[in-house]
Amino acid sequence: MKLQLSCDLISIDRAVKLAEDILPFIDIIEMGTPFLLQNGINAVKTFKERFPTKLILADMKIMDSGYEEAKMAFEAGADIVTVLAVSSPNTIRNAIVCAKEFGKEVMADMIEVKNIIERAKFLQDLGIDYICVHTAVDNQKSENPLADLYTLKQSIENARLAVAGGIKLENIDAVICEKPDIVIVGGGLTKAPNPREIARAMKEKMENISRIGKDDEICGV
Ligand SMILES: O=C([C@H](O)CO)[C@H](O)[C@H](O)COP(=O)(O)O
Repeated sequence: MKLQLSCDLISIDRAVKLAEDILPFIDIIEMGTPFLLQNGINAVKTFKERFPTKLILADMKIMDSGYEEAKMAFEAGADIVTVLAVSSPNTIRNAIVCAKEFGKEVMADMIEVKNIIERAKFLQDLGIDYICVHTAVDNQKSENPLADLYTLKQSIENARLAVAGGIKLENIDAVICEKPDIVIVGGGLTKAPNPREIARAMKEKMENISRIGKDDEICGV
């Protein structure tokens, strides 16, 4: 189970310092959508050069021009690019074609997808690498991604599963008990007063669950 730091509403300097601070506990560094809008695609290059051993994800949330936009991210050094799962099949297919040419990967963001089982099957048939269940920032006061995570955990066969949306140390137990492949944390780390301790505790929990299994007391089974 991988821990992904998502850098969204944070300056480049703070994001670099934060990533350095919590580096042993994270596996993937995400350049979030607002971060890319603020800093441009070259931010990906900056992070890949500074953290060559980590996977870099560019949260482009591609919705059109699948090939061209994915290419921008891969040329800048991204290992994974995101496409919106609600996009047209051609857009998703073109992003995947581009990723294959670069030897890189595509994550589909399920934000606002209504029939997640049907869409997930379709995405897997297209050859998607990751499917991410995601509660939008704007909906996090009343929603969370747990039910979708549970549903897709039972049905996904040919893609890895990621989860995002308001995950913090206080609510991470229920998330990791479903054993997703990637847990994405933004504000839970970027806004924490003690991110190193939080990241360490998150990673410890994730490693315990991976080792012990769901019948651990954390999962209340
Ligand atoms: O993808 C994200 C969101 O759409 C803003 O771009 C965030 O990176 C993702 O939701 C994780 O952030 P938190 O919800 O703050 O954990």
